[in-house]
This record gives sequence, C-alpha cells and structure tokens, in this order.
Amino acid sequence: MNHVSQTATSKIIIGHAASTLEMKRLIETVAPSAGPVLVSGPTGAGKELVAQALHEDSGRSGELVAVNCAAIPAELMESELFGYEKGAFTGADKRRAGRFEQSDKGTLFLDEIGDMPPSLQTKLLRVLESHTVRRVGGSAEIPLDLRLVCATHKDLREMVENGSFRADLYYRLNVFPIDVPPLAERTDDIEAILKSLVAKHHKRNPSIKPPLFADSAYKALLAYDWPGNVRELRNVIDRAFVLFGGCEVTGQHVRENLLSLRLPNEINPIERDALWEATADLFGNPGPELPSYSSEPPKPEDYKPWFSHHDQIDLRGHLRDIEVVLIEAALGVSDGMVSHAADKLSIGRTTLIEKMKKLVIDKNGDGMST
Ligand SMILES: Nc1ncnc2c1ncn2[C@@H]1O[C@H](COP(=O)(O)OP(=O)(O)OP(=O)(O)O)[C@@H](O)[C@H]1O
Repeated sequence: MNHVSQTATSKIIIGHAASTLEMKRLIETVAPSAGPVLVSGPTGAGKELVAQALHEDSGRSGELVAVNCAAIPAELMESELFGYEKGAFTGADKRRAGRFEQSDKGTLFLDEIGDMPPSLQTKLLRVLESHTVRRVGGSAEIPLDLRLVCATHKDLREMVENGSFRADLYYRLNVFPIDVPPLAERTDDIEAILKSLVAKHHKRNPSIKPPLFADSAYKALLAYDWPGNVRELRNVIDRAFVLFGGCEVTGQHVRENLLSLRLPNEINPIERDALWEATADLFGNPGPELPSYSSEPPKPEDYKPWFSHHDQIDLRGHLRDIEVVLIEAALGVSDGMVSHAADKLSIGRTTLIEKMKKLVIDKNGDGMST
C-alpha cells in the first residue's frame, strides 16, 4: 500500500492535479519539522486546509490554534496573542493565557499575517528568536514549544520592499514556503473536489437529494476562471443543492444559474471578486470594497449588459439566489439571531423562518457551507 495515501494530508486536501500532488508531498515532507511555514495563495484556495494538514501530520501533541490577524482589531491583538496578567489593563480582572501559550506543543496558525501591525511584527520576531512569551503586564518569560504556520494572500515580498512588513520577520517566517495555486491553474482537481463537497453537503443534509452534474456541467465548470477559488466552487455546490437537488445540472444551468451572479457589466476582476466575496463568506466580513447599498431600485441600464452575455437569464433563479445570499448575510452579521436578521431584512421573524425552511438555510448562516 502506498504510504502517501495514509497521511492526514492526503485525506484533508482533495485533488490530484500535478501541482496539488507536489504541494501535498511538500506538506508531508515539512510537517514533522518544527520550522515555520509560510503558506501563500489567493483567497479561498485552501491555505487554512494546508495549515490543518501540516498540524495533523506533524505528530505534535498540542492543539492547532488559529488566529485571523485581519479579523482582530490591532489594539486587541497583543493581549489575544500574548495573554495578560490580572490588572494589566482596565478590565483585566484575571490572568489569561494568550494564543501563543494555548498552542504550546501544537501549532499556531496566523492567517492573514500581512495584516499584523508593525509593533506586533517586532514582538512576534522576539518570540520566534527567544522561544518564550511574556504576557501583557507580566515579567516572566514563559517557554514555548510551538510550530508556527502563517498564511497570506498578499505579496509579502512586495510589502517588505515598500516597508510595510519587516524584512527580518519575513525571512524568519519563510523557512518553508508553500504556494497554493489558484483553482483555475489546477482544473484537474475540480471534479474530485466537487464530488467530495457534494458528499459532505449530503452527509450534513441527508434529506436533500444531491444535484446530478452532467458532462456538460463539468465542461462549463472547467471553462470558468474561479476568482474565488475552492470557496467559490463550494458556494456553487450549495446553490446547486438549493436549485437542483435531485435533478440533473447541465452546462447551461451552470452558466446561467450557478455561475451567473456577476456584476452587470463584466468589468474589472477586483470588483467581481468583491461581489463573490460578499456573497460567499456570509459572516459579515466586509472584505474588499463592496458596491454601496442603496435603497434606490436598480436601473434597467445596470442589467442590460447581462443580455449581451447570456441569451436568456433565469429570473426566478436569480431572485432566489439573491434572497438566499441576503438572508445568509443578515444571519451572519446577526450571529444567527433570527429576530435580528429579520429586522435587518425588514421582514417579520416568522416570514424569515418560513423562508429559511423553504430555502434550506441554517440559522448560523452557514448551514449550506462546508
Ligand atoms: N483541496 C481542497 N479539497 C477540499 N476542500 C477544499 C480544498 N481547498 C479548499 N477547500 C475548501 O474551500 C474552502 C476555502 O478554503 P480555505 O479556507 O482553506 O481557503 P483560504 O485560502 O485559507 O482562504 P482565505 O484566504 O480567504 O483565508 C474551505 O471550505 C475548504 O474546506
């Protein structure tokens, strides 16, 4: 039996494109080492999965602790990472271990490391050099045995050049660089990832029959450029369960119903990514700049270009898609509290519950996500 197929990496990361196999081999090779790993790649490509695979195959006995540096306000990040002693600041009514200490004997995953403020970059460097951590307000140097994995979708080398990321920290983190290629560069993975995501979705929601992707559907998926990478593919599958559960999905369905949530005029990819991000994450993360919300109704001019890209559009399907993503977004920013989400959508709570039942939406806003 091939030993590679038994690793956690081979189970966690689906796909057999040449670049994916190479990446998996690299993960398996560096996993047992204690050296820092820097995972780079575009948003949604699977960087967090790489961190998981590295941890699982490291043999380390501690936890995998994940911190998203972009999601924690700069002023809270130090106490979150380093912990604090009682009385260190107003509100510090008892001692608390930080994420560094929590990941002792395990792995600390610092996601979006490019968003770490400069003052903390210096402190992180000190931790890496001394293998110790000092809590905020404390004087003891607490010894640490952790494996650091950082991830970024930014070009850290460019940040070093323009002075926004410390060069010495960059070289310290970049001991084992791992690049996660965009999905569009490993289309050989699409079918396998799709099947795995469909199976996971079905396991979570056994009452909904899986959609059946025809050959023409696979062709349409292969032809697409996947700006949101695997996360976007996951959203397509979530939509397919809602719209085509138990039915055949054709290439036309893929193009017109599953991939058609685009900005009206096919414009610059940054704005298109922003739209996908806005509808994909559904956790209230503002992400890149979004088109501003206006209570003004949209104008026909905005949508005319759609008809130059598609012979027909599926009006009901689009309206349902928009309803699904807005409900999930409202639940996401309301921490799953249905009455708050209903207020945000200006509808009654019971109406929202009915819609959630009909559209199979979980109250955490992630019921249809992996
Ligand atoms: N090779 C893969 N096989 C199966 N699922 C995958 C694969 N790659 C990514 N996914 C799934 O795609 C989604 C996005 O992956 P992940 O969160 O790891 O991306 P990321 O690169 O860390 O994104 P971000 O830059 O936004 O943090 C997750 O649901 C993940 O489970």
